[in-house]
Amino acid sequence: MSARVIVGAAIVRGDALLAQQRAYPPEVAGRWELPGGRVEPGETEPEALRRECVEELGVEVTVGDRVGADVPLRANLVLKVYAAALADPAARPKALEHKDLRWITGRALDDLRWLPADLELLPALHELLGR
Ligand SMILES: Nc1nc2c([nH]c(=O)n2[C@H]2C[C@H](O)[C@@H](COP(=O)(O)OP(=O)(O)OP(=O)(O)O)O2)c(=O)[nH]1
Repeated sequence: MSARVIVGAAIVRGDALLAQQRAYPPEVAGRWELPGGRVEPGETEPEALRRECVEELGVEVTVGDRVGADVPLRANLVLKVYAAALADPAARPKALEHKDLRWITGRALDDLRWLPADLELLPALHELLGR
């Protein structure tokens, strides 16, 4: 059986990346991640990302190219990240399901307490931000 997919959105505006802080479950509350979630049956990966960004942030996004390699999460589960942008650059994402949201620039990316899988993506995220 092929692995179930979690998609993550690397939403960039100017020189900043949008990160969000998990509120639950307790084991990972306080850790930072990219917006996203499970791809549901019948959905494409970009469709899942657009749906998750509406659910989690209340904004529409346009989905671009893949960022970094697939990151295995656990048996039969893999994280795939895509570059994304706010469809309306003036829109203000809201933390509808998370504790906090932050636009992060440059080296500050390295200072967040990311989920372990996301740490593997930091080089690719820096490259996406152009530094
Ligand atoms: N969204 C997201 N999930 C991530 C990232 N890194 C990472 O390890 N994960 C893991 C955490 C969770 O085990 C899983 C995604 O869970 P989720 O709770 O966001 O997904 P979902 O909204 O579809 O949740 P569910 O109700 O179906 O469980 O992927 C990331 O950057 N973004």
